[in-house]
Amino acid sequence: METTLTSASHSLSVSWPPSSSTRRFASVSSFSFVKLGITKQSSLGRKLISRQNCLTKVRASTDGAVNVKGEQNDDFVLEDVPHLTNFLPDLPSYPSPLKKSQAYAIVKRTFVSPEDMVAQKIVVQKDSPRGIHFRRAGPREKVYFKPEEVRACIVTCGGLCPGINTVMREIVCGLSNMYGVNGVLGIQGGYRGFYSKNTIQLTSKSVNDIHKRGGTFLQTSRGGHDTNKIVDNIQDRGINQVYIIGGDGTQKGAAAIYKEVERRGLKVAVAGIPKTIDNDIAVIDKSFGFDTAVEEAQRAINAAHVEVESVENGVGIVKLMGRYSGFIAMHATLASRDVDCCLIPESPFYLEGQGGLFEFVEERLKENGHMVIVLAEGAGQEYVAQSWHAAAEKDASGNRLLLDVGLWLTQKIKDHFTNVRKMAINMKYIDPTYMIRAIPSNASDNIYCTLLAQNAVHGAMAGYTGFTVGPVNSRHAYIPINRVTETQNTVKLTDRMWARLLTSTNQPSFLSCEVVQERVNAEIFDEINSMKITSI
Ligand SMILES: Nc1ncnc2c1ncn2[C@@H]1O[C@H](COP(=O)(O)OP(=O)(O)OP(=O)(O)O)[C@@H](O)[C@H]1O
Ligand SMILES: O=P(O)(O)OC[C@H]1O[C@](O)(CO)[C@@H](O)[C@@H]1O
Ligand SMILES: [Mg+2]
Repeated sequence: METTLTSASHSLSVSWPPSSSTRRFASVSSFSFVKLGITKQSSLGRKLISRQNCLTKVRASTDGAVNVKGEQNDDFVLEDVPHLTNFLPDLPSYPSPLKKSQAYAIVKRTFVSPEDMVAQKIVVQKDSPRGIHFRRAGPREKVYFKPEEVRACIVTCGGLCPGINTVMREIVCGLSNMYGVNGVLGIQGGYRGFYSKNTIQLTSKSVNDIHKRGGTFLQTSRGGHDTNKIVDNIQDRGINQVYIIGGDGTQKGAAAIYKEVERRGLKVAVAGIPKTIDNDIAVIDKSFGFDTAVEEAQRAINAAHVEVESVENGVGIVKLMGRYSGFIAMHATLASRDVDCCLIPESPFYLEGQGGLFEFVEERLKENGHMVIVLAEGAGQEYVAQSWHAAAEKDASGNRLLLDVGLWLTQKIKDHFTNVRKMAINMKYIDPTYMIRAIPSNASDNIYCTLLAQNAVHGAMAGYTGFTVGPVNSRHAYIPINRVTETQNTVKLTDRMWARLLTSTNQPSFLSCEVVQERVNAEIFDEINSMKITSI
């Protein structure tokens, strides 16, 4: 029987019942959906849904120890993470040391039930499908590592973000305090550090204070991911738990490491902890350090506001980080109330003519005598490239290098008012880009980092691998790494948040009817696509 395998990014045909190669596909692809025309249930957690012509999920992995018990609803989809026993079926397990933990002695349920799942969609209608679920993060009754056997390492890659050191500290302390694992290896300077640098020993004592510092205690880098060299090194050093802190690029690297580890049949758990100041990692609610960055951005916005309200026709421009997504700019604007206009990569804008930025600036100057613009660094890149005839350049990881849209806009506004409108303006340009990410994390981010780190440790100890940990609708979950790298999180103009910002600043939307229609159509298309996956 011919069926269609569908995922968000690809679709291919397979036959049913699955040949051994189809089964293999199901076990390596951690988020595949299969359209089934028959009823089928196999052993040990590899459950297929029993409904005619339904789209549902082939469970990517058995979890080795636990099985999702009971009948699943027809429209219940679990996107499970791999487990070491998928490719090492004879791996022994041990009772979790947490059973004897004083800290957990009074906890009603120390261990997360194997049946606990976290729903990706929590706003549902009465008859709508239940959609995609992820395995709930947290301690498990059985672990697959003896404490004395664990040889863990931590690596940090990509750009900085407040809280990296807190995550690092809590992995080291969590392994020690919860599981009795002493000493973790620190890989210095990002992925390339695996094969080009010596490791350092991280102990609860040596990392005790590092959460008070910005940056990364281990240093970081872009580029230099060589999967084979990295896994050779993991093997040579006898490392069996790898904690990888980084953004979307880093998580892609982590997925490659996990696949190679599986191919070689190594008992190595690979755990990703998502990190990015841009908040552009898919699936999770928010990335750590984001709130700290938004808070710090307030200082720059305040400074711009103070400056421009103290002069005549003051125009302040504040450039904030956000390569492809405008979350920092959007949230900093919404938080501030001193911002008159926010420009982000997701929302096209134009300068001249009716409804354009120049017209709006003039209006605000006439009304208030001053105005503040917050600009995400990735906004308007195409205009800058055109104006400056700049060639597209990339960093060592292959990310587009941005042109300074802040400088460009400053110049454009100055030129317009001086030469066209013959109006004197007072321009103040503030560029705090690196300042907002080079600081230590605030109190709430510190707590968030602790949860991420402890849950990563619980997951690895329980034998899960190839996962990213993070909150989905406020509950921490283990998410297949590929799921967080297949798309990037961006500000959706079609969601209500951007509309909230527009109504708060009362700025023009700059959107023509055609663009609005195009975005709405794209959104409907995406929704239909996601329904194909989640609905039965
Ligand atoms: N597709 C990929 N496969 C394997 N490794 C990758 C891939 N993309 C990026 N990497 C590696 O991941 C590391 C970090 O990537 P990158 O510089 O893009 O930062 P990031 O993790 O996305 O973080 P951020 O965007 O927050 O700065 C680099 O060492 C890079 O070589
Ligand atoms: O640290 P670098 O290489 O200058 O990169 C800066 C980029 O990193 C980020 O902070 C995270 O990707 C972006 O916001 C910014 O464009
Ligand atoms: Mg990135």
